[in-house]
Order: sequence, then C-alpha cells, then structure tokens
Amino acid sequence: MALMAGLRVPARALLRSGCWLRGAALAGAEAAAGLGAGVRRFGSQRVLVEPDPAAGVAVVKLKSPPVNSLSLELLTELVISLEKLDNDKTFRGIVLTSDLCGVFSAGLDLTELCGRSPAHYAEYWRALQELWLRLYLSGLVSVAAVNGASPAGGCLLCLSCDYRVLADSPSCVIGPNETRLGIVAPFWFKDCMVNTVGHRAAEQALQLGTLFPPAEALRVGLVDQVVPEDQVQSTALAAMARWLAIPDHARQLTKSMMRKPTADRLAKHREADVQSFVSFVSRDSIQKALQTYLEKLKQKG
Ligand SMILES: CCCCCCCCC/C=C/C(=O)SCCNC(=O)CCNC(=O)[C@H](O)C(C)(C)COP(=O)(O)OP(=O)(O)OC[C@H]1O[C@@H](n2cnc3c(N)ncnc32)[C@H](O)[C@@H]1OP(=O)(O)O
Repeated sequence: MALMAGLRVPARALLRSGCWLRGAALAGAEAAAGLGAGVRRFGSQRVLVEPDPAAGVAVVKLKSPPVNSLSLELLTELVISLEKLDNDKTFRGIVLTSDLCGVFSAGLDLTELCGRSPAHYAEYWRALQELWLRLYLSGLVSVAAVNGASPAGGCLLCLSCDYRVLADSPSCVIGPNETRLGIVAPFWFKDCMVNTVGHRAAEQALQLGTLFPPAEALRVGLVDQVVPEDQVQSTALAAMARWLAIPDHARQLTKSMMRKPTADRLAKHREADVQSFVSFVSRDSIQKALQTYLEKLKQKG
C-alpha cells in the first residue's frame, strides 16, 4: 500500500473513498501513458495538477483523503502549486476541484486546532492567510468545480475563486457553518461572503452557520451554476473559456480593482489577525467545543 504511506488516515476511510481509489488507478495509467502530446501531470502528494498547456488551463485537484481537510501540509502544497502556476506564463486559468468522492473540502483540519501549542496555531493561521491572499488575488482566472460538500474553510476556498460551479447532489452542501462549531469566521471570510451574496444574506448565513443545499446556494448567489454531478468539470471548463476570451491585462486590473481593498484589510494587519486567532483558539471553552465536535464526527464515522 505505497499509496497510503505518510497519510494520517485510516485504511477504512481510504477504502470507503472508492472514487479516490479509481482516481489513483487512473492517475497511474495516465502517468504511464502521458497526458496528450507529452503533457504530464505534476503536483505533490496532496495536490494533483493536470495541465492543458494548449488551452492555457490547469485542473488543480485536492487529494488529501478522507475529506480534503485543510491540514498544514495540504495548505503548503496548494500554495506551492498555485505559486508555480501563477508564475508560469503558459497558464491563464485554473479549475480547482476535488479528487475525492462527495467532498470538495471539509474546511480547516480540526486536528490542527486541538491540543496544539500557540506557536503551532500561529503557523497554521499564517498558512491559511497565505493561501487566501494568493488565491484571492491570483492573476489567473480561477473556477471552482465544486464536486462535493464544502463547509466553512472549503466554502472560502470556493468564494476566493472567480466563478463557482456546484454539483446538484444533496450531499453537496456549501456555506459558513463555523458558529455551529462554536467558532467565529475571520473578518476576511466575512468580507468575502458580503462581497459575494450581499450584507443581509451574509449576516444571516454567518450567524446561523448555514450550509446551503445546491438550489439554495444558487438562489442566494453563493455559487454561479448548479449542474449534474458528472458535468461539473466540463461546465467549469466551458465557463473558463468565456473568462479567457477577455484580454488578461484588462481582466486582471479589473479583478485587482475589485479585490485589493478587501485583501489589503488583511495584508496590512496579518500579525494582529494571527494573534487574535491564537488567543481565541487557545481558550479552554473553544478547545472543549472543538474536541466535542471532532469526537462527534469520529463517532459518526
Ligand atoms: C482560502 C483559504 C481558506 C482559509 C480558511 C479560513 C477559514 C477560517 C474559518 C474556518 C473554519 C473551519 O473550516 S472549521 C471546520 C468546519 N468543517 C466542518 O464542520 C466539516 C465537518 N465534516 C463533515 O461535515 C463531514 O466529514 C463531511 C465533510 C460532510 C464528509 O462527510 P463523510 O460522511 O464523507 O465523512 P466523515 O465520516 O464525516 O469523515 C471522515 C473522517 O474525516 C474526519 N473529518 C471530517 N471533517 C474533518 C475536519 N474538518 N477536520 C479533521 N477531520 C475531519 C472525520 O472525523 C472522520 O475521521 P475518522 O472517523 O477518523 O475516519
């Protein structure tokens, strides 16, 4: 089971993830055959990049079983992949999706938030900030192909892209459920919600910790399209073609004009934001709430 080496997940979770195993087999076959004319996948253990240089697009797949929770390792690997693609003139756009079955991303990895040191919490929060700033301000067109559940941090990953396509399946819920865990979304998450769905809808969703099913997510404007599960990636690529029809320089300057004021609110106060998170998460009451939530999740599994 060389595939499982280094992963912090039980074998049963991997076995449950049938489509991940199928994906792994396919990855092997494609790597052996080469993708297209000498084009090969690249990436890392937890982030698979499928480049289409002719189209100028790369499909970036999260593959950190069982649920693509945002561990420090996944955050680091994703930032490195995005940086590489941002700096490579071959690419003008990315489609961000999941290589797992039924889950886009479970949001923050709760094991990173329980029983660790203040220094660890600080390192972890800095990595989250880094990923958000990189994705939110990326010069690349970013389309989220949301092929599974996307709570909390998973929702922010999607909101940081330029366009969102969600699979029409009851399990594909998306939204800011932080308050249900007894924690608070940071102001930069709140700002992204407000920018996407407006103040009133953001206020309600953030306070109530709403996870929207697909039709509701579309109605409120959290996602741009809802399509059958097997059409998520092709629809995302079709949307990408519309965005790539616009000259890069004009689109990028417009994106920056729209997003920089929001990003600057964090960029100018990063360390204060880190310290505020560390003191919040270190509280006994928050530690207890997170541990209880994590135990409930494990019992369910
Ligand atoms: C732009 C930058 C962003 C920047 C982001 C900045 C945002 C800051 C605020 C964000 C806060 C958060 O994200 S807080 C996190 C919120 N996330 C959640 O509430 C999601 C909780 N998870 C779920 O609801 C479900 O697991 C779901 C994702 C739907 C998948 O359901 P499934 O039935 O397929 O899987 P399960 O059986 O539940 O889970 C499989 C295993 O994964 C574990 N697991 C599940 N979620 C986990 C999690 N978040 N962290 C750790 N471990 C988790 C379970 O305990 C199980 O462990 P074993 O039993 O050992 O196998």
